[in-house]
Order: sequence, then structure tokens, then C-alpha cells
Amino acid sequence: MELLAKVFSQQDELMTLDGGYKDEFETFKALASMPAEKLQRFQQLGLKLMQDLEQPHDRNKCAERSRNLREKGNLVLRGSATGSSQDAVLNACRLYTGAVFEAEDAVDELSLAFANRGMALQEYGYYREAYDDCVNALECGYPERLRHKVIMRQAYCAWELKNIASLEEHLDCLEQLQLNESFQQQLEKLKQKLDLLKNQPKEQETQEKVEEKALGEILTDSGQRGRYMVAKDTISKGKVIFSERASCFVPLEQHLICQQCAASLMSAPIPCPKCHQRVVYCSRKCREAHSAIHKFECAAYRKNLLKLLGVSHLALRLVLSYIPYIMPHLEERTTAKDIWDEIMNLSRKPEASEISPEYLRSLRMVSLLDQASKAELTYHILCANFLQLYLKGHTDFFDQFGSLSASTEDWQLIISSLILRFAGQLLANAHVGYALLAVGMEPNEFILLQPDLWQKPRHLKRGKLHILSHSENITAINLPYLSLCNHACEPSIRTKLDGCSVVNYAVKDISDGEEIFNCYTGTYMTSSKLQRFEALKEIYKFECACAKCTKTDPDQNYLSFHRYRCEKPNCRQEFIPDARVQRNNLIWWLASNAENPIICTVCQERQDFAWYNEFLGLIGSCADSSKRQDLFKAFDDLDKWLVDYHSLKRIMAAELVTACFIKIDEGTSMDESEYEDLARIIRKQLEGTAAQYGDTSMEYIARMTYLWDIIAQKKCRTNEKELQMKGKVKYLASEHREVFLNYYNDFIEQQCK
Ligand SMILES: C[S@@+](CC[C@H](N)C(=O)[O-])C[C@H]1O[C@@H](n2cnc3c(N)ncnc32)[C@H](O)[C@@H]1O
Repeated sequence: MELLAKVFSQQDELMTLDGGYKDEFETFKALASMPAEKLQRFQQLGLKLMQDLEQPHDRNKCAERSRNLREKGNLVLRGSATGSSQDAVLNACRLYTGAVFEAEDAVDELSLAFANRGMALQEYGYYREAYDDCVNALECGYPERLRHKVIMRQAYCAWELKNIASLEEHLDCLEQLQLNESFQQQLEKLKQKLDLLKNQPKEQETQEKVEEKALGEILTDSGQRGRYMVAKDTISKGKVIFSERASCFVPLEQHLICQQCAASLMSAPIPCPKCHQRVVYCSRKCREAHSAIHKFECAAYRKNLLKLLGVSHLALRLVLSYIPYIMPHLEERTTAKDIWDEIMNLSRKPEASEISPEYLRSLRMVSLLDQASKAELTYHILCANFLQLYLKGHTDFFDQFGSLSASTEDWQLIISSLILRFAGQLLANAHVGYALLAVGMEPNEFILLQPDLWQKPRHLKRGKLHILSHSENITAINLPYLSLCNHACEPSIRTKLDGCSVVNYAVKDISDGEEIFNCYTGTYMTSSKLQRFEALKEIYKFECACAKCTKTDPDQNYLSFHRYRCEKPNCRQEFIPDARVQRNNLIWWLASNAENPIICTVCQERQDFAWYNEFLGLIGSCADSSKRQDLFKAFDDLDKWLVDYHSLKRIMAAELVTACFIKIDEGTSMDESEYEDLARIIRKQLEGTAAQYGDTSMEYIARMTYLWDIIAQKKCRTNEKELQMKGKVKYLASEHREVFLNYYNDFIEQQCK
């Protein structure tokens, strides 16, 4: 990052934006017409940076690390032959996955690692993934004399997956080979299985019904609020208003999720062997589908330069994904100016129909680049230039324009301008995707491969659901239809993210013609007007005048989660801190706000909150059962100082519950009354979460996992209403929904009977 900042500041000194910013094209045209010597120096700085980012690579070391991990996996599996446990098999899958990652481009090792992982995955019951690994192993040059083993495994997996065509194909292949007696017997058995499979009645494919009719329509306001969405009809609460599937997203913070479908739960991640373990796929199908993009990004991942570029990486994805659709409009154009004018024509046309293709919707998103600060603008210009330079120097991206009339230089100009344009649009339009992740796991570890968590594929062990209690932002994603919703601090929709798709539910009844709002910031329940005002002004460049912000008491709802009872014995009055004086510092418990005390508005005395540190102290010693009793009591005592659903009560409940579960996971045993205490505290926390965030929010579902774990272990009484929490899983991404439903069916449902 420092290196990039240094080069960008040197380039900034060479660059002049004479006459101010006009548009993306004019900016790069001006850059290209810098005095030759300056321009050369400018571009050399970028090229040198690219060179400096190259990382040393030692294939022999990769092979050695991979071999070590594979051998460890073999040992674990051999050990399990006597003890034969599913845990050991999964542990072997985990070690073989390490071997697959470490091998990188040492293909001999890579093929062995894939083959061994395929064997372990098959044994564990991940047949689709095992099948993929067999193909991976063969593709990487698995030794000829052993290929029949892999093909036999493919046939077994094809049988498990009820895939008659590929089972036949593999059996045909095996029949051509010289097999020993044992393999011959396996072949005969599989042939019998094939006959049985052929005679089985075909299973009906069930497909989830997708709502086709769009319930919103797009209108345009000539003023600042531009386009917006209104209800075409009355929409009742809970109904799906619209769904959208994104073709462009990028993982944030180098999260290892599938680059094609954004899956975060992977049992057999397949890394690109060339870019140092930074890009993975959940399947061969996804890898294939993403290859048209990755071929242009692989070298950049290898240099790890994309993580430096923030939103410009997503802008590059938009260019790579949409160019094939934009190109047919541009082929006849002969100059850069003509090409750019046509792109602008496409982006100016009004939204002709609800079903405009994604690339056109994206071209039409608003851009805020003209309102960006000079520093911000310069940064985005330099990023776009750097990416164009990268595409030119390290990929064959520009070859596709070779047969067209305009020159490569013209196309370079267009591509820089387009990256910059998308970056400017994404500043106001990009969305952030989240997922439930495992708490405290190394980035290169995969939750589905942790033996202490799983009893079989996608079925957690009893008491382990809370591993998924942590919601984290994992993608930056382009959803141009959702982007048409304007902001209000009380949103009309709740967006469920499912990989790279979103489903938007109505969170309240919406009448015919009413505007459908998204909320770009915290809502009026979770943030103050001032906090939202600053964020909206800074990022989206407008001042909110929504129904909540224009109320005479706009912070009333937010402040209802910050009501105190004064701790001074001669006061003891209920008060709400003055939001204007406190600004963001209502959350005084964060270290960054330590200097901002809370003052009672009745007696003007500063609150000491000694109970807070005592509470933290008790959390630190919650391994000790007597301290736990004190801790539960201290939690109940919070009612003395924190009124109703004070947000700190919810946060302290979370700290307490998390700390106790860490101890439980480490082997501390708790008696029934302690579990009842924990369940009581979680229920209270859930009530507070429901009041502030809603009972279908990710915050709610994440904390619900702890209660489900206690119920699953039959450690607390429950009731019919609580068991209906099963309905919440509808708001989860499908990969998580499957795990939650399995858990419910395995351990909780029986308690309804
Ligand atoms: C994601 S876009 C929303 C769609 C946009 N109106 C359009 O025409 O494409 C965000 C931009 O819309 C405008 N906008 C959104 N909500 C607004 C509001 N409540 N009041 C005024 N402008 C708003 C701002 O310019 C903001 O940067």
C-alpha cells in the first residue's frame, strides 16, 4: 500500500487537470497529450510499480510443502483405518486441501493432492466435489499407471450422484483397461449398479418458483433524486418485491470465497494454481464460468495489486464483463471520440423497460465523480490508468480490438475512461454483501473442513451452530436494479443476499404508487440523524429529507436505545444523553470514545459506569463457576442503569454469551441452571435485537444460533413459539439455509413432538 501511495503521489505531481474535471474521456485525453517526456516518466512510474509488485516464486518449495501436507493427510487416513472415524477423514480432506493450495503450479504434486483429496471427499460423502477432484487430478497429469484408480472413483461418484451418462462413460473407459482382479470385481459391481440405476424411476426436478412479475416501476425526477422506484400496486409486508442476480462482484479483504458464485461454504475449494492461492472456486463449473474474466486478472492477483485498488477493482470487473456486450455497438466507430460518444449515448437513453440488460443498467447508473474531492478524483484516475497499463502490459486484453478500425491507442483511452466511469458510478451505487462466517478462523481455513464441527456433509454436530454467529462483509457487488432505489432512513425493503443474488422483501405494507426506499446507512433506529447526514453527504452527496429526518424529534427512536437511569444516589432520574452534544459518543464504551463521558441531563453529573469494568472483569473469569453466577447477576443488575432495550445491554449480553460458549467449547461444563441463565440472557438479547434491527435481520439470526445450540442440547425449556424460529432461515443464503435446516431437523424438531 505504501509503495502504491508513493508512486501515485509522484504521478500526481506530473499530472495537471487543467481547466478542472470535464469527464472521464477528456481526462484521459488530456493525460495522453502531456508533453512526451512527462508522459513517458508518468507511465514508467506505473510500469516500475508493476515490476516491484512481482513476487518471488519457488516451485520446488511449493512442491515440498504440498508433499508434506499430503503425507500428513495420508497418515491421518491410515490412522483412521483402525479407529475409522468421520472426523479423521474430514481432517485428511483438510490437509489435502492444504496440499492442493501449497502445490500452486507444481503440477505433479498438485495432481497427487487432488487425487488424494478426491478419495477422502468420496469417503466422507462429498461426491460432487470428489468427482471434480478426480477430473482435476487427471487434468494435472496424474500418473498413467494409476489412472484406473481415479477413473474407478469417478464411476463411484457418478453412481452416487445418479449420473447415468458419466457412469456409463467411466465404465466404458475402465473396460478398455487391463485391471487386476480386485478392480475387475469393482467394475462388475458398478455395472450391476448402473443397470439398477437405469431401471429406477426418474426423480422429478423441483425448482423453486421465482416471482417473475416486477412489483416496482422506475420513475424519473428532474431534480437531484433522479430515478426512483415506486410500487406498481399495493405490496404487503413480507412479499418479494424484486430479485436480481449480479454478474460482477469482488471479494473484500482477500476473503477466499468462490469468485464465480460467492459461495463461502466450500468443502473442496479449487484454487487457481498460478496466482498464489488468492483465487478459489467452489467447483470446476464455476472455475470454467469465470475463466473469461480470470484470464485477464490472474497476473494482477499474482502481483496482489487488486487489493490496493478498492472500488476500481470492481470497476475493472464491470469492464471485463460488459465489454463483449458493449462492443457490437462500437465496432463501426473509427476514432476514440466516436466510440466514447456512442458509449455516452447508450448511457443517456432512458430506462426503456424493466428488463434492460445489466450492462445498460450499469452504464446508466449515476456517477458522483464530478462532485468528488480533488484527492479522490486523482486517486481514481491513477487507479484507472494503472489498470489500463496492466491490461496492456500483462494480458492480451487489447488483442480483441485488433481487427477494428480504431487504433489500440484509441481503445486504451476508452478502457481507462470506462474504468474511471464505472469507478465513479460505483462510489454511489456499489453494494456490500455479507455472509455468516466462522469466528476467529484463519483466512485460508475452510469451515466445512473442520472435523470438530461436522457429523456428516453439511450436518453440524450438536451444539455447534454458534460457529456461524458472525456476520461479515465479504463482497463489493454491482446490483444496478437495486441501485435504482433511493435512500430513506426507514427503508421499505429488507435485502437478502444469496451469493451474488439478492431478494428484496417488503418490510412493511407499501401502497400503490408509494416510493420504495433502500437505506444506504444505518437506519433511524440504529444511528443518529447527524451520523447519517454526514455519511450521506460525504459518500452520496445529498442531504436527506426523508420522513424520519424531517420529524421535529428525528433521533427519538435511536435515543430510545440509549436511555439511562442516573447512577448518582440523589438523582436516580431517567435521562437520555443530549445527542447534539454527544455526537457519535453515545457509544462511550468504545475505546475511541473514551474521552467523551455521558452526562446526566437532569443533575448534570458525569456518569462513572464503574459497573461496566466490573462486568468485563467477570467476563474475563467466566471459566470459574462462582464468577459465572456473579456475571449472570451483574447482567440482571444492568436494568438498574440501562433502561428497556438499551443497546449496551444487547452488546453486553453478546459478550457474556460468547465468552461462556468459548469456555463450553474448551470443555468447561455448566449445570442446568447456568444453561437456563444463558438462555434467558440470549432471549433478552434477541428481544433487544428484534426491537432495534428487526427479527429477520442478520444480527438477530446470528445471535439466535446460541439459543438453538442450547435447545438442541436439551439444556433449557422451550416453547412452541420459540420453535417457530425455523421460519427465520428463509432470510439466509441458500448455502447457510441448508446447514440451519439440517440442524433444526437433526436436533430441534424432535422437541416439538
Ligand atoms: C444509488 S443511486 C439511486 C438512484 C438514482 N436516483 C438514479 O437516478 O440512478 C444514489 C444517488 O441517488 C440520489 N439520491 C438517492 N436517494 C436520495 C434522496 N433521498 N434524496 C436525494 N437524492 C437521492 C443521490 O444522488 C445518490 O447519490
